Amino acid sequence: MTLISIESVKLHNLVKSNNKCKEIESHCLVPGDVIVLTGKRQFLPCDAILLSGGCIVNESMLTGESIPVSKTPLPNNNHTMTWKAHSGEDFKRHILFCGTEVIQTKPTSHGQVKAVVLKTGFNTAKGDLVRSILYPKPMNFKLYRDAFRFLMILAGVAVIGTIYTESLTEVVVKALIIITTAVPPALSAALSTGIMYAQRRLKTKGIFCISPQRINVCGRLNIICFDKTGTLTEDGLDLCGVLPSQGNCLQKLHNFASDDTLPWSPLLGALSCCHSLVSIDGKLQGDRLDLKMFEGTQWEFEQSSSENKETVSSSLVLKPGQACRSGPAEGIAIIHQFPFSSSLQRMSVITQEIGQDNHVVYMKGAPEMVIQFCREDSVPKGFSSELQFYTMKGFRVIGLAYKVLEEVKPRSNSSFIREDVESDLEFLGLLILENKLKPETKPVLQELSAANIRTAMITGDNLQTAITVAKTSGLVPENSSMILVEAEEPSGLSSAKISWHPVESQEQTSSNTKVSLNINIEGRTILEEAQGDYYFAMSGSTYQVVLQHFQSLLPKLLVNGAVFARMSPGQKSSLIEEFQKLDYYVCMCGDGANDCGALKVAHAGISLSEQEASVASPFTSRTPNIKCIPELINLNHAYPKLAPYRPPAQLMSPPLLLSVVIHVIVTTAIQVYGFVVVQQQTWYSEHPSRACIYGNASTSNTSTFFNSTGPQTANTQTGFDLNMNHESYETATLWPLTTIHCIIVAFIFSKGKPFRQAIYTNYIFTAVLTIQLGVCIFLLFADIDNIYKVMEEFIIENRKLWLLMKKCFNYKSKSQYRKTIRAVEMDQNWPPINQSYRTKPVIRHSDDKAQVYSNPAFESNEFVK
Ligand SMILES: Nc1ncnc2c1ncn2[C@@H]1O[C@H](COP(=O)(O)OP(=O)(O)OP(=O)(O)O)[C@@H](O)[C@H]1O
Repeated sequence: MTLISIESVKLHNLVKSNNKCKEIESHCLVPGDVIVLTGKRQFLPCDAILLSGGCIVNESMLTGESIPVSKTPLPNNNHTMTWKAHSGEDFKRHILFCGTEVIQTKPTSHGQVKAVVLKTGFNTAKGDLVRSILYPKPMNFKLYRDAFRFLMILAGVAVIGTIYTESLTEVVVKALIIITTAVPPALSAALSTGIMYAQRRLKTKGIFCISPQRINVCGRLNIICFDKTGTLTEDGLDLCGVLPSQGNCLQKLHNFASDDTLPWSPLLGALSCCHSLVSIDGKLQGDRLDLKMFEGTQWEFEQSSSENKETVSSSLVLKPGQACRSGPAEGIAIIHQFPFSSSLQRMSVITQEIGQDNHVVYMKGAPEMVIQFCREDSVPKGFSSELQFYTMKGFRVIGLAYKVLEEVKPRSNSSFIREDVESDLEFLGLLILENKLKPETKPVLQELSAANIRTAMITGDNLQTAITVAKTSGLVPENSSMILVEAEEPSGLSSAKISWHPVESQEQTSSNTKVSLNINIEGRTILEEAQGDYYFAMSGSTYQVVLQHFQSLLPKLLVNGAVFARMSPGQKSSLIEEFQKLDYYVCMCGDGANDCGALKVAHAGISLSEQEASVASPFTSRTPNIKCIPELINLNHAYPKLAPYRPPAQLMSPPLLLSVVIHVIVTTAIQVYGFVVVQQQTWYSEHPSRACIYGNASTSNTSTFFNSTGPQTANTQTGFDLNMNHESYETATLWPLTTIHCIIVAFIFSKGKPFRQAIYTNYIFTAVLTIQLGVCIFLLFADIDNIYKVMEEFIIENRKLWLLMKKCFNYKSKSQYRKTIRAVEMDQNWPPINQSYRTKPVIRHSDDKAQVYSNPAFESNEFVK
């Protein structure tokens, strides 16, 4: 069965020759087919590139984020570049992925929403998810490697054991016995059962796992990387206000809550129109930042069907609300979007005032990014200091800009070129949002720190905001010093440069007070390491330069790196890999689409999502905070507190070997003692059968074994016939010793503190072991003649027991013949003696050849030769 056929969705396949639609089954789709997406909600059966119209898609299966995502058509440009190269990092905004749900389509007035099939089956995004479940990435976990080596050693020992055998048959038989004894056959089953139980326990805590082999690694995690927004801080943002830019200066903060509504201006236009919100079932949905920003303006929205041929026919129209002082009465339509992408750190929209011809572009994004697209003269003088002021307080700051598009030639929307549109903008101001810490963040970070587990923040947000959040959350201890690492690409004749600045003195630092070192590409200058408790903070651009030009410094920076800001999704996953190269066991905890790569490459990626499972990460937590992290680390152990060190990851690790060695010494000592002492007994004989008195009691093996274990039984007056195969006092002594020893070992090797609760708290297990020990000792010393007989007949050969149970529980076999027998027994009139029965009269056809033969398996429309 193909993947596609699982989704029994029917789609319209566009027949290119005459532009007519034909309905075909999903599994018939092949790359290159053009499909038409109707307005109904549907799950996509293939990956497809959007050619015309727009789509709103729920991509939570891919990203774990259930925010609707807008998809825009691929621009229809006449150039020779491939579509992927041309769309750059942001190519995904044109792709509709298999398994994601199309919530809404936006046809253009030119025609339907069309997409061309790109990939089908296992090559699609959904196929990728299935493949990652069926064929998970092999985990290079030392435990498995060591376990395999251990089994190989045991097998080697077993093979050596066969040397002592004589005939070929004996070699084969004994080899099998030795191998099955030496190589524990239940080992793999025990490991799988353990993982299964852990997975089930995680599920009860709201953590879902699609990659169970990673569960074992969780106990070893020693660095946890967190995304900031939505993970450490609240998902929802509080709107503080906006700093309008006027006359090349930033004005005082306009507070949405306490001040009047803003008068109509391009700034208000940007706040009300520059977003990717969509109306689903009459409700606005989308990015939380966008929602808060729009709500602050007190504007309203409506879904319109524009007459304008150039616009998407069902675009969002935004109008000033009743509380607003002024604004375009007819409203503004968003006619084109360049949706937000984390790698670009910005988004833009092209709007048109209803009834007017002019088009306006609005842009919003990371302030540092937005000013790169603004005219230099429009960027206010106090920009950097104001930005620093708010980011140092931990606020989330967004830059806004706009321009009026002078000439918009009549052309299709999809042909707006981003580079043309996003240039020479005018800076409008800064939007300030408060992003509070989640209440669970601080205690969990404290718990991790007490357990000596390192933590780091990898965020797409501003560096200064990230540092402030790191300090307030306790990710970086209050009394420690923070060092900002800055690096510059080589330019012209100057080589790449890296410098270190203490963060505290940022505001007052002048260039001569900075602890700055130039390091050339060959890395001749050496970093003077700061002393004491210090942490590094760096931005994505610095990380990139270090990766390319200062590879030798990277490990040193990473071992003390705590804050990584303005990181693109690609840089996030690269950083995780760099940590892994340093032999860290890395956990990544994130919540958004920008964390997907990092979540996948980490040893344990945990996505905070409402979804049960997404392709985004091996673990998904329904609890929307970082409390799931200690639970994941502690999952097998259930000990209330995290231990301050990690359990060994290798079987050959000294602490594990030490306990095995001590165990071997104790076992050897006890067994040697038993072996020697039994030979010194007065009743000892090399051939016990001769030493035993022949009697008239049972001759069972069981009785032989139990009665030959001690002097009292050897001399017993009851006397059992011991002329059997098991005539060895040594075996009879060592066997019960070994049995009792096994039970004790099961108790001792079930390690409790500090990784698990003490084993005695597992009451069922303790009770089972105690009963086993009790039964063993009882059987060893009990001198009850009939017990062995009872054991053999009633327990080992348990037919009588089974019959008794059947009688007690009134169990009746469900076999048909048993049912018939029971029915017959109940039937008083059976057998019907002196009675006779006749069959029903048979209607015979005169011509036997014309008789119709009816085959129930044959359908009349089938052709039979
Ligand atoms: N909807 C949006 N529209 C425009 N710009 C945005 C939007 N959301 C975020 N930004 C800007 O882009 C930057 C990068 O965003 P990104 O989603 O990668 O990371 P983040 O949400 O800031 O942090 P984190 O990685 O911790 O989730 C943000 O810091 C912000 O300045």
